[in-house]
Amino acid sequence: MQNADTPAAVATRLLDTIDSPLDLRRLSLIQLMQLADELRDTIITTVAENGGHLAPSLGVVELTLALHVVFNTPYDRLIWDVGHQTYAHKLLTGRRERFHTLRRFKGISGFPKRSESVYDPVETGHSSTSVSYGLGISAAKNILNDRSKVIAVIGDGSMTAGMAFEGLNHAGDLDRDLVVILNDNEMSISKNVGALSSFLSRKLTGRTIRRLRDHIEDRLMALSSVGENILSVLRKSEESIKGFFTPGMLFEALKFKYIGPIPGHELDGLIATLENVRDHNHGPVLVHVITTKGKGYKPAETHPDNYHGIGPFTISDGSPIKKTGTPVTYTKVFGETVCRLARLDKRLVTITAAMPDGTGLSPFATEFPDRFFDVGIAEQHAVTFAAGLAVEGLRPIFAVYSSFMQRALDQLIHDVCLPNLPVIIALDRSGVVGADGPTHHGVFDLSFLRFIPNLTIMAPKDENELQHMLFTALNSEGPVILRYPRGSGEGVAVDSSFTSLDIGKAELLREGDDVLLLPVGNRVHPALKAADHLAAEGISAAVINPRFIKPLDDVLITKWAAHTGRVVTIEDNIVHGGFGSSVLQLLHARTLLLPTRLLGYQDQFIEQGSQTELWAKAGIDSNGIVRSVREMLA
Ligand SMILES: Cc1ncc(C[n+]2csc(CCOP(=O)(O)OP(=O)(O)O)c2C)c(N)n1
Ligand SMILES: CC(=O)[C@@H](O)[C@H](O)COP(=O)(O)O
Ligand SMILES: [Mg+2]
Repeated sequence: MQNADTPAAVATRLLDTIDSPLDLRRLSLIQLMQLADELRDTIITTVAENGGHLAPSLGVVELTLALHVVFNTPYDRLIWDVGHQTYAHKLLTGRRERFHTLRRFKGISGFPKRSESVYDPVETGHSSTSVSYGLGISAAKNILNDRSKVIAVIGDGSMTAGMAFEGLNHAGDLDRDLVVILNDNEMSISKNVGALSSFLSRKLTGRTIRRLRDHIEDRLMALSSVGENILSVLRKSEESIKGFFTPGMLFEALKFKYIGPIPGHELDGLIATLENVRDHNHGPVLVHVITTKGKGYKPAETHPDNYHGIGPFTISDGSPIKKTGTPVTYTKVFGETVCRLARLDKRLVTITAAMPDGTGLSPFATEFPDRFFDVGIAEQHAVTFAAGLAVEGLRPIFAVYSSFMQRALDQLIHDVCLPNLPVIIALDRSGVVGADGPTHHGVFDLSFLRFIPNLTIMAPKDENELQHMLFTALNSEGPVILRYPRGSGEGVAVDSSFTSLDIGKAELLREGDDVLLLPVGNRVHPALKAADHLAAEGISAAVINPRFIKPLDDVLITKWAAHTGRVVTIEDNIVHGGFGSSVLQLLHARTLLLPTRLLGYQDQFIEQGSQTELWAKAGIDSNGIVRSVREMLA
């Protein structure tokens, strides 16, 4: 006889009967509501174990169900902006059984992935691409005479990026069928910022309203009695002016039909609205859906910012399960250092592109609100905005993840480096980042930055060197990149006073005769450990911390390369065009044609997994370095 608690009895979940969205389309409203609860339970349980983007995914459970019920996915193309809110989508599209492997090494991705499912037509991770992707797909369908639909779901945070507006602007012009769902929860990772955000929520400030009123009054005065009648209503209060403006006006000006705002957690209303859009719409339409980030899990609803992306946690109270004894992160040391430096130097100002917490700038924002700028998800604008600040003599620091900086390469080249402006880019999350995977690994920056004239590139070996580098950067006259990794530092003491480093001067950490190890940034400590192992085997390795990837210390490096006769470079970056390439160029220029190994990532996108797993796989941890040296000497 079956005990009520056995797995077989528990397996009566509706979710376990859903193999594809086809199964959803035969369920009743009550069953869909039950399914919404089961999806939430599964998402919470899995993220509590593996970590992940909890609040964004909880916020779109009903929307996900409604979209798959109404639209004929995968033929109708469903595109999720950023893709960090796709856990319910994954559970409903054939990935339920592997869902427990979410974000793990060799497991399913935390973002949409074409190789995982036909229900993921595109790959995302970086924001604000959905409208352009969707419009391209729609234009292709038009050419191919394919009448199926295209739906792009974009959050209010992602809507702050220029790229989203480039897509909307083009969509209004092309006039192809495209459904854009604006998932508005008034949150980016932190509270959403910017004029658009206040417009959407109609929280217009008194000043904006007064300006609008003056403008409208001028126009209406030009009309006769009709204008006067409208004017008398508008003059009554600011509230009536607010009522006069709807978020729809903005999108209608871009030639979208606007529908909404509609409640995003009421399945029947969502389904009815989407059916209407599906059956009666032609051309671009924007459906404005209001959702609650973190919906259905109290701690996440109360603090959606803390539960946007979270590590493992205890479900009962939402408290994070922290590893004890881990050293302070590079990010935290950066955040503390900018505050210390800002107290000494009034020119210092900081910028984030919607990531004040992730980049460690929140304490700065609290202490120096007038010297802090959150520009929204607008990395390109952030760089040129920083250039403008520098033109007037300020010292801007733009703190940004390496992978998101990819967006702003031209702005860096053209607006900062060409005029040689003293802008500092604090490049956090350089190297592999772990579970977020290929969309977020910062493994290209050395290669896409190294060639830019006027640019100084530094990488600290530990958190103490990070603060000295930031101090050095602040006092330098040109643009500087300061590159550091995600996660814990080395656990070294952080000096109480700052030291200025000599630009372009490396640090000899260990003398040796058989091989020169040249590790960059976070690879220095593994290289030192490798040198210890090698010494025990009778192999003598010299270790130089280059400190500067650009300019390179050619004197120290060529001296020890010539002395040892063999060189191994190690970087948490792709080897193509990276630090190792610059060393090869240097050795070649000095006609030092020595056996040289470049350790780093090969010419492919790097999978997800813990940093430790990925460093080991690429052979850039201490064991890998030892192996390479042994092979060289064999
Ligand atoms: C180009 C880029 N910059 C920054 C980020 C980091 N990021 C991920 S989600 C997010 C906020 C997105 O807000 P929204 O679109 O409103 O989605 P929500 O999380 O509120 O559902 C940010 C800033 C990113 N993914 N891509
Ligand atoms: C989806 C996204 O881009 C961010 O939420 C990112 O996952 C944050 O990563 P960190 O955990 O490294 O801050
Ligand atoms: Mg949002």
